[in-house]
Parts: sequence; structure tokens; C-alpha cells
Amino acid sequence: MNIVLLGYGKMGKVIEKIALDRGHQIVARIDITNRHEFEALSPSQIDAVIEFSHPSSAFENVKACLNKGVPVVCGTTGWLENKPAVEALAIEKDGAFFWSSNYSIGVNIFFQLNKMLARLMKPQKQYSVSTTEIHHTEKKDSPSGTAITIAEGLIENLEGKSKWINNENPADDEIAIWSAREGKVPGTHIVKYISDIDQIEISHVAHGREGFALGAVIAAEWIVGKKGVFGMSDLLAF
Ligand SMILES: NC(=O)C1=CN([C@@H]2O[C@H](COP(=O)(O)OP(=O)(O)OC[C@H]3O[C@@H](n4cnc5c(N)ncnc54)[C@H](OP(=O)(O)O)[C@@H]3O)[C@@H](O)[C@H]2O)C=CC1
Ligand SMILES: O=C(O)C1=N[C@H](C(=O)O)C[C@H](O)C1
Repeated sequence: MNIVLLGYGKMGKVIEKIALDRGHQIVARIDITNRHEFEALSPSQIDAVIEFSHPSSAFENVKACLNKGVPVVCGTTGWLENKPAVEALAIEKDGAFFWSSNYSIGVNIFFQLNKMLARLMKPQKQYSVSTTEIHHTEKKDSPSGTAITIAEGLIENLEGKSKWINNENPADDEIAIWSAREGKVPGTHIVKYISDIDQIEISHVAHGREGFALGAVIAAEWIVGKKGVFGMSDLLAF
């Protein structure tokens, strides 16, 4: 497959290595300094774009891919408010758009576990729930996209929760997301239920970026020839 990397930072570089190991070619590595090279490429040169850039650039980058008529797998977080517009554009252009807050298989299993646990905890009103995410100090957005997906899973499956709040004490209808930035931590997510007498905790700890990158390359392999708006639950058939 011919892949364009839109965003060539920490993730772009790990994705490149995994894509090459899986026998793909990297047609272009685009970051903020050589954006014009992407405009110059013709759709016939590209099987899929993998976009991991910056919260402020993902919206324009994904629109540029859909307008060019090439499938795009996007992992950038922190731009959720513009995602519905991109999804509408993908449908209008009969294109293909894939997004996940987290491409790791382990985290996607954790998302399901979180929802299952929430369903079990729903009648147990003596517990208060919260989620914590810990990432490296270079991370631009807070809370993490993954923590938002976890909070959405809790809101869907617990009673009386309608929104999340970041690094502030929650009201009764809010899920607290506690964010911390420490050293080079690749990504840790914890869901905790606390009562007066005990505590239940589930966690996912990434040991590196390889899991995110492998999932993104598998998504790019999967999206070729498809039309529509997709996420990891389509790929993993959850
Ligand atoms: N969904 C998932 O599984 C995962 C998602 N992420 C998300 O991916 C994103 C990128 O993470 P990471 O690689 O660690 O970040 P980095 O800051 O290491 O890399 C971002 C890259 O994007 C480039 N960039 C900035 N603006 C543009 C633009 N307009 N066009 C093209 N490239 C641009 C930056 O260039 P320059 O350096 O010149 O500014 C840099 O090379 C974040 O939103 C992060 O949260 C991360 C891991 C997993
Ligand atoms: O910025 C990161 O590094 C990560 N971002 C994603 C997120 O915001 O959830 C996924 C992963 O946790 C790493």
C-alpha cells in the first residue's frame, strides 16, 4: 500500500516503522513545514493517509484528504467539536473516514470492559466513579481523547451521569476525569469506583506507542476500498 503520513512527530515515526515492516511504502511524510507537498500529490499516488498531527490542524487535514478523494485514518485527539462536520463531508463526498481516540487493541478491549463494569455497577449507588489519565508532558490536549471515550462509556451505562468534567470536583451528574502529565508516560487510563468500605479499579497501561501505531496501520489496510465513517468497533466487530 502507498501511505501518506500527515503529521510526522512521535506517532508518525512509529507508524512509519510498523508500516514499512508490514511491506507498505511511505509516499510522503508531511508536517507543518512541507504541507504544500501534500497538495501536490495526486489521488492515484495514495492508497490511504494516516493523520496524527495536532488538535488545531486535524480538521483542515482531514477535510483536505476527503476533498482529494483519498481514505483517511485519523488518530489526532482534541478536535472532537469538528468531527460531525468531517463525518458529513465524508458522506457527501462518498469518501472514507476512520477515527479512534485510541487505536490500541488493548484499549479497545478496555473500552468494552469499562462498559460491562459500568452495567454491573449501575445499581450500586454506594460507589462513586472517576477516571484518571496520565500522559507525557508534551501532550497538547487535556483530557486525553481516550479518557473522553471512557467517560462516554460510563455516561451511557450508569444512571444519573450526563457529562464529564476535567480536573475539577464533579457535581452529582458529572464524571470526573483527572489528568496528569508526567515524564514520558505513553498513556495510562484508570477507572475507579470507591465506596466507604472498598474500591474497584481497572486500568490500561501502554508500554510504548507501538500498540497505537499498529492499530492505525491495520485500520489503513482495512479502509482501502470502503466508503463511509468508521471506528475501531467496525474493524474489531465489537
Ligand atoms: N488515537 C490514538 O491511538 C493516538 C492518538 N494520539 C494523538 O495523535 C496526535 C499526535 O501525537 P504525537 O505524534 O505524539 O504528537 P507530536 O507533537 O509528536 O507530533 C505531531 C506532528 O504533527 C505535526 N503537525 C502540526 N501541525 C501540522 C499540520 N498543519 N499539518 C501536518 N502536520 C502538522 C507536527 O509538526 P511540528 O513538529 O513541526 O509542529 C508534528 O510533526 C495527538 O493529538 C495525540 O493525542 C497519539 C497517540 C495515539
Ligand atoms: O497524546 C498521546 O500520546 C496519546 N493520545 C491519545 C489520547 O489522547 O487518548 C491516545 C494515547 O493515550 C496517547
